[in-house]
Formats: sequence, C-alpha cells, structure tokens
Amino acid sequence: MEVRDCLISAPGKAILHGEHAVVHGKVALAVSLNLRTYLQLKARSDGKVCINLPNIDTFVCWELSELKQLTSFLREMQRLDAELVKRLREFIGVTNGNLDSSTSAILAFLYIYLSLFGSGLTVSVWSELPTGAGLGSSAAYSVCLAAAFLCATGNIPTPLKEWEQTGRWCQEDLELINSWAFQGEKIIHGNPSGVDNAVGTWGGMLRFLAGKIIPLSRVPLLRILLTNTKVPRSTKVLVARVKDKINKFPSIMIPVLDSVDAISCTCEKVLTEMTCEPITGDHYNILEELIDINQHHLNVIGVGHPSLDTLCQVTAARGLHSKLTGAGGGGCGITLLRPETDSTTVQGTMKDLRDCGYDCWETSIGGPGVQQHFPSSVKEEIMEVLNRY
Ligand SMILES: Nc1ncnc2c1ncn2[C@@H]1O[C@H](COP(=O)(O)OP(=O)(O)OP(=O)(O)O)[C@@H](O)[C@H]1O
Ligand SMILES: C[C@@](O)(CCO)CC(=O)[O-]
Ligand SMILES: [Mg+2]
Repeated sequence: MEVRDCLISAPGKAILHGEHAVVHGKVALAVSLNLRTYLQLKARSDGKVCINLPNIDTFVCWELSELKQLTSFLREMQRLDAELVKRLREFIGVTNGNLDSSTSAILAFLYIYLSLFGSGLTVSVWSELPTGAGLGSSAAYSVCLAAAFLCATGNIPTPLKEWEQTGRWCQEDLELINSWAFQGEKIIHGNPSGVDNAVGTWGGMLRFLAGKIIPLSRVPLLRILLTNTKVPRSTKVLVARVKDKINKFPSIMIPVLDSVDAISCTCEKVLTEMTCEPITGDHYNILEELIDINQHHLNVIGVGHPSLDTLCQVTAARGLHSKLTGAGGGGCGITLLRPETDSTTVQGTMKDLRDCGYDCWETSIGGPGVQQHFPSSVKEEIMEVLNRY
C-alpha cells in the first residue's frame, strides 16, 4: 500500500444548548471554535507503529508484527462492540476497566488504525484545546485520526491544491470522515450522540437531531467568553450518570429533556430572526434567559458542579449570563457578551474569573471544519511540537 504523509487539523466546539439531551434524541445547537487539534502522519518503513500524544503525556511504539494478530481479530469481528474493546484492552495490558486519558486515546487510535491502515507510521497530535474540559477535544482527536488514515491510504483524495495552503473535502468524503470519527468517539465516550464529531468535521454552527446534521448558514456574530474551571471530568462517566438518572426517574427527567429541546429550538429561532431583522436588546434578553433556564436544567439532571455555580455567580455580578458547555461536571462554561458589553466589563469579569483560578478568554466561533494543510500554513510553534518526535 502506498502511504501519503499528511497534516490534518480539526476544531473544538462549544454547545450553546442541548448537551446530554441530544444523547436522548433532542435538538442541540453547537458551534466550532478557533482552537484546533493538529495531527501529523508520517509513513515509516522500519516496521514500527508509533503515537506521540504530548497533551496527555502518552508516547507508545509497537512492532507491526505485534499488531497483525489484532488486525485479523478485528476483521473477523467487523463491528465495534464490548468484546472487541476488551481484546484491545488486553493487548495494551489495561484489563481493569480503567478510563484514563491515555487508555481511551490509545484504544481509539488502535481501532481506527487497524480498521483503515495496517503499515508502519508515526502519528503525532498536538491540540490547542484543553483535553477533557467540554470543548470537544475527543471529537477533534477522532476526526483528525479518521481523516488522516482515510487520506494517507487514498480512501479519500488529498484536497490540497498547489496554490492553496489548506484544503477541505467534498460532502461525501466528509461523511466518511465523520462516520469513522464517530467510532473513535464511541470508544472514548461510550454512548456519543455524534454532535461533537459533526462539528469537528463540518465546522460552523450546526443544528443536530438524532444523527441529522443541519448547518445553519446564516447566524449572527456572537461574542462569547469561554471559561475553563480546570475541574477534571469524563464525558463518558457523566453521560452514563445521566442515563441512570433518566432510568430511575423517567417521568421527572423526560420533561426536563423536552424543555431543553424547546430551549434549543427557541434559541435557533431567535438567532435566525437576528440575521433577518435589526438586532435589538430583546433578542439578547431572550438568549440570556434561555442560558439561565438551561443551566438550571443541567443542574437538575446532575451535571452541575460548584465550580460552575461560582462561574455563573461571578459573571451574574457583572450582569452577564453563563452556562456549562459540553458534558459539565466541571470543565468549561460559556458566557454571552452583549454587543454593548464594554471592554472594562469584559476585562473585569475575566480578572474575577482568573482570581477564582480559572482560565478565561474571549473566543471567536464558527471556524472551518476538518482540513488538510501544507506545513507552511500551520503556526511554527505547532509544527515544532509535531516535528519533535
Ligand atoms: N490532544 C489529544 N491527544 C490525545 N488524546 C486526546 C486529545 N484530546 C482528547 N483526547 C482524548 O479524549 C479524552 C477527553 O475526552 P472527553 O470526551 O472526556 O472530553 P472533551 O471531548 O474534551 O469534552 P466534551 O466531550 O464534553 O466536549 C482524553 O482523555 C483523551 O483520551
Ligand atoms: C454530553 C454530550 O451531549 C456533549 C459532550 O460534548 C455528549 C454527546 O452528545 O455525545
Ligand atoms: Mg468528548
């Protein structure tokens, strides 16, 4: 098999509304961020398969011959199920159900690599996203893996043109990338809805409902503050906890999920109105109220955290409205800034949040989905990390 070296990136995401409810068939609104994960794949001919994941301090090399036994098992099994994950776990020597970052990332790599690839390589990944903080780092990682293996093996073409620094794939190729990225998410998350990998693949703002992805082509420019409480959490654990709660109290929890669905739909309607009529304070008042209501719902379904309560209180003291984003339980929150929010308020809020020990920054949203790059189009410091191994 002829293998092409390649350099890929995919964005992280913020969920405006619908996290958790989307796993249970409700609408979510999500948007890509300007923070990206970068992956470099280089073929090698010395019979080794190596991954370097410096964000999570994980560096592993296997002999190609060791991996061959797994390839035949995987081809026999065909689909991703508990038995296959168990076998992959045995191979890497983690049989105790451990869910740590390294184990999840290695399992996702192995599954997609063995399914699509099969020869020697080095894969190095570096992300601008905090890992495990609610900004879709697992999806950006899975999207990069899927695109790199599909592109390096010629399953999808290289979209790079000599006169362009970056290339994007056509709809059909993006669908293939997205479907493999979803498999990676299944390994890392257990029961993902697919919204995160869809944003990592297509970028922009999306409405997501039961696997159906509708890009919102006209959206107003929103100013958003992102705050990372730095409280670690696992999406897999939180998603499983919500499921248990729904099973325990269906008649109480299902109406909450329905209400979140209505929040996402109302938010989408307001955002659409904001693109076709003059934006007024009323639009922002509604967006703020929706944020407050949803944050209460997320607490009800059990994915809040004292650090997120503090975030909401600190921003409320400045007249701003916040909610958690992603799986919750710590991690990140979003704060909506109004057009008239002045820089003194923004700077003051950011200082208050940093004084709580949080990271905080104003972000731009709606960046491009998965891309292939010429190395010269990627920031030098990122290339330096990728080329270090
Ligand atoms: N840059 C990376 N390098 C290697 N593995 C990564 C990287 N980014 C994410 N991962 C994998 O994804 C896991 C984090 O996934 P998780 O779904 O818990 O958080 P998230 O995707 O950041 O947040 P959310 O799903 O709420 O948006 C890490 O523990 C690791 O296994
Ligand atoms: C919590 C969740 O809804 C969003 C995580 O970013 C999980 C999912 O949709 O897969
Ligand atoms: Mg994730």
